[in-house]
Amino acid sequence: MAVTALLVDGLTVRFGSFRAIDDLSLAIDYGEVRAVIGPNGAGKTTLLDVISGITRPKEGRVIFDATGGSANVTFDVTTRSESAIARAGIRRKFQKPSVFEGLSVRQHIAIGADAGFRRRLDEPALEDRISEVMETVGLTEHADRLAGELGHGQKQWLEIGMVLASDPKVLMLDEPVAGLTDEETERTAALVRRLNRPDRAIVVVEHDMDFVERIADRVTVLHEGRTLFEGPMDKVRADAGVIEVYLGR
Ligand SMILES: Nc1ncnc2c1ncn2[C@@H]1O[C@H](COP(=O)(O)OP(=O)(O)OP(=O)(O)O)[C@@H](O)[C@H]1O
Repeated sequence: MAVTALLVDGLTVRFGSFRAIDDLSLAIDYGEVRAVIGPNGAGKTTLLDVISGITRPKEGRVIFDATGGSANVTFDVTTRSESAIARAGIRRKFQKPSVFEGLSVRQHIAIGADAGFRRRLDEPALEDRISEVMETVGLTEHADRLAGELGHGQKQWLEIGMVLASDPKVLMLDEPVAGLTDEETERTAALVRRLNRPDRAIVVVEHDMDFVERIADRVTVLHEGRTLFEGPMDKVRADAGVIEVYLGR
């Protein structure tokens, strides 16, 4: 049986009288890559903002199983601070790359590892961790280059590496292939699949449907703050409602 990592339960977020999220419920399991798609303004980023503690809902809960399924310890992230949520292992890569231009690739990954771990790693373990992450995101040969010299795709992978260095249980990626070339998009898809593990849930917000098809085990289609459809990508593509509000446009 799949273990639920995040249980979104009756969530409503209001901005004034407008409901950006409207009584939304969904469950994301450990071991899956879940894509969240939908038209502009559907509430995708707002959902990630609630899960990361940036936005407080008007109603509802987001229950996080912090143990990766190994024991039954849960809490409601909507009652915790942004930093407590991050420390518990829910991590996010924001849409816009925001690297430190004057620091090297290795220094970035070290910051991610240092900021991430609940217990500090000793020096050899930290070095191993940094090397492993650079290898995973394909930046080993650029270890000593400054981030400011990297291409757009490499900056995206560097940021994914920073998040990965903290060994997240829930990894959220907001539009990871926006502005990337086809080849970079292809590499990012392979990377996301490599990051998938039984004790990790990956949540990706993205508009590139071919990319979504390559990475997602399941897709949640949001529309006006509610779930319009949920299922594998071939079913999403064939759904008349989804075609009408999103894919057909
Ligand atoms: N801080 C805010 N104040 C007022 N309205 C907001 C705020 N944040 C988001 N909204 C509104 O809530 C709705 C949902 O926005 P959200 O950014 O979650 O959509 P999205 O699905 O991520 O869209 P996109 O694909 O364009 O990124 C939009 O209509 C947006 O204008």
